[in-house]
Amino acid sequence: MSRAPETRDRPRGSFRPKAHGKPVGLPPIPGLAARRAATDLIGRVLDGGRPLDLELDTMAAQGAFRGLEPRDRALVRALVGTTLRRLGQIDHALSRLIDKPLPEKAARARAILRIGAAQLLFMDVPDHAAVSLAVDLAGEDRLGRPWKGLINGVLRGLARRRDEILESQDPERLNTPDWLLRRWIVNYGAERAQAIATMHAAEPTLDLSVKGDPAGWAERLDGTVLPTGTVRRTAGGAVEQLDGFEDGEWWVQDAAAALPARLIGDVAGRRVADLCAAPGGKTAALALAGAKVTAVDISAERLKRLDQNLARLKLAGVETVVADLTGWDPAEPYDAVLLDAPCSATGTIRRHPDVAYLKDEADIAVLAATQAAILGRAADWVKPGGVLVYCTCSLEPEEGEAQIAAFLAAHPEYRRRPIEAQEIGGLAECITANGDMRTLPCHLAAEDLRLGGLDGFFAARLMRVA
Ligand SMILES: C[S@@+](CC[C@H](N)C(=O)[O-])C[C@H]1O[C@@H](n2cnc3c(N)ncnc32)[C@H](O)[C@@H]1O
Repeated sequence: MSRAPETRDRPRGSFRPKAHGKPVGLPPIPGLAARRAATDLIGRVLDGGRPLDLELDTMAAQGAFRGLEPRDRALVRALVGTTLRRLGQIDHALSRLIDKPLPEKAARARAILRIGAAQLLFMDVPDHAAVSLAVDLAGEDRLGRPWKGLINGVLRGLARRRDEILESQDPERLNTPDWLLRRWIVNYGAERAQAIATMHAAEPTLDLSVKGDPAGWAERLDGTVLPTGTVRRTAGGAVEQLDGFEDGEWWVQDAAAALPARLIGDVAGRRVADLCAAPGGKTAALALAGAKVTAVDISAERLKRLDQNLARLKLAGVETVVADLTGWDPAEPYDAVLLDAPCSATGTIRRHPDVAYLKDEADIAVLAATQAAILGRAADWVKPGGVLVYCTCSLEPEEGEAQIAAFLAAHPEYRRRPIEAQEIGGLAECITANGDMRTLPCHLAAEDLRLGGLDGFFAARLMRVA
């Protein structure tokens, strides 16, 4: 079992005297603040049902990370990421050591146990540090204090029985909610479903769309150039500190997410509507290729991020519109429309492991209805002879293949223009029999798990013929 790197350890035998669970007049315990932040985040995501990215932004805005060194912030992300990626295994392991399920009121203790178990099972943290930091954390407040003894006993037991427990586990099955695994088996077969789940356990790569000179940037950033032109590095370090970030030479975008915008073809000087545009990964590609882009999104906040991203990239010629696309209409039709519709995002679980726990099967029908509504309206916004590209970062056919089948049946003025493998870096395995693009997290496999894979995306290219 591979163990991800971790940063710091706690000096032995220090900081005992406490009043009301808090150290008195002593320096903070190294590593404790990172565990506290990670435990807070896990509680907010898994008990509060809040998206991790949103909570990270909120906590940063509230100053929760103030005083944390960059490497401790990276540790927070690693703790939370590992806990979410391996949640099924962690909960299974904990259940082997706890006689009966913890009550509702033990939510804080459960979060502490999960963060502690992630370190013991999957991270390169000395056992004694993982256990004592968890116990210290529990002692900090009235919610955790009653469970200190249990946390200590359970985590010590886990450290002792780690190998036996890990050997008994089926990671792919445990770490994938049943409804998702069942769907992927139906839609992609058991072997592929297993391969998708395997990819979800690995830390995702850092993928960059570069403005130019991919080989040069790959060399400067110690990465590799994928067949699609994306520069890929194994994650690590703060993105803002990497060469070229401040100068706006590249933006972060998964290799699969970089593909739909290019399916429109030559956009130089053409009017293109980028629908559901924020935070602007695809807008940037269109603007870079010389399009006159109208970027529409329902979220003013996210469009602000799009503006900031474009400013950093020094890309101009983009008009932004805050609007709900189920009610908006443009003044005149466009040469091309790209619709990156809101979806379940089950194709991005590798990057956003919280998605597996925040979404459920009922969401898919609701989202599919919104996608159909926006796609149906967008049909009128393309000039005859123009192109409409529809995409989602979902693995669920209701949000991809089935949308296009229904759309083409209802819109005789459109025809599919099949996508060719050479348009997407020669990835023939990602072209469906109908000529759509279907990427899976297990595609683009590399010997080193940490360098392979890409987000699950669906894209179809339609031509307005009348
Ligand atoms: C998948 S994200 C878009 C990512 C973006 N295209 C990119 O490449 O960076 C989906 C976006 O749809 C927006 N959205 C959701 N419902 C919408 C609606 N009814 N009208 C307009 N935008 C909507 C969300 O605010 C979100 O920014």
